[in-house]
Amino acid sequence: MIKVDNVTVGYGTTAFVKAVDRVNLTINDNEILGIAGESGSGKSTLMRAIYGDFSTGLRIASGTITGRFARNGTGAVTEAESHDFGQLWWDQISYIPQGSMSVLNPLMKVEKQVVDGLPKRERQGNRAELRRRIATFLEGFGLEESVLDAFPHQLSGGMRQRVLVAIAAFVNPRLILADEPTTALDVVVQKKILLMMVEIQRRQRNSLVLVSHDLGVHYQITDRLVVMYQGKIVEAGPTAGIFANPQHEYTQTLIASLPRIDGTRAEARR
Ligand SMILES: Nc1ncnc2c1ncn2[C@@H]1O[C@H](COP(=O)(O)OP(=O)(O)OP(=O)(O)O)[C@@H](O)[C@H]1O
Repeated sequence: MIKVDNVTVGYGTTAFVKAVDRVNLTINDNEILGIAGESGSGKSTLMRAIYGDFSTGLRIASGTITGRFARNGTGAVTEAESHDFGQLWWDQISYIPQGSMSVLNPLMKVEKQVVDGLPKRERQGNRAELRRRIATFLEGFGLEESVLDAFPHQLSGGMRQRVLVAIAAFVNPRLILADEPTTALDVVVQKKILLMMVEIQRRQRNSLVLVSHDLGVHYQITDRLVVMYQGKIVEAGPTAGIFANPQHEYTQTLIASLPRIDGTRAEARR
């Protein structure tokens, strides 16, 4: 559904700094795709390019990113190129950025932030009914309705992150991009968030792309994995296959450096 075709991405116009180098990638419908790699390898840049967010000075120097989004149940299909993806944000494509505290407005209650982020058609109806629907959705993931009345600082980091995940999924987008959604959270909270994302993906049968430098996270929930190194994809394939038999030296080092592989993959994944 998303095709990244020989794409080079970087920053700046006069002095172009290359961050992603001739990458080819397909994101299939109904899968969890992981993007791994060390800091600075280009993971976030690739995600922003796929999201179509050019606000940071990001520029696609060559290649194309195209998407085909089929709305569940209706049969409606939207085809677009990444420069036009902005029109599809929240509706078809949603993005969970790094750092929940910096994303949520500290001066605004959660409910208003959720509502403001929704597509216009969702905001047009009865407000109380919309709140009820949002509350029901949150409750489906163990979050109480009262979080809607809280300011972000009144929630724990894990709660805020779960709220962000729920907001991203509320309108049933076809593609959810999550950039380091569990970094800086303890392992128990991390696990809850990963399970929540798997649950959402199972229910909505959409595509989830998860960026993490933590291979343990990929092992637990991704179907397929790409490993980036210095702006290039150096390894790609089914996650279980890569862990069983990593081909690239960098991937071998990463896997060997894991303290131990958490044995919860089967439980977390289908
Ligand atoms: N807004 C920006 N302007 C200029 N250069 C940038 C910008 N954002 C990232 N870069 C550069 O692009 C390269 C790739 O960075 P990117 O953030 O995509 O890597 P990453 O793998 O996501 O790293 P991390 O895990 O640390 O977020 C780095 O050399 C970085 O310095």
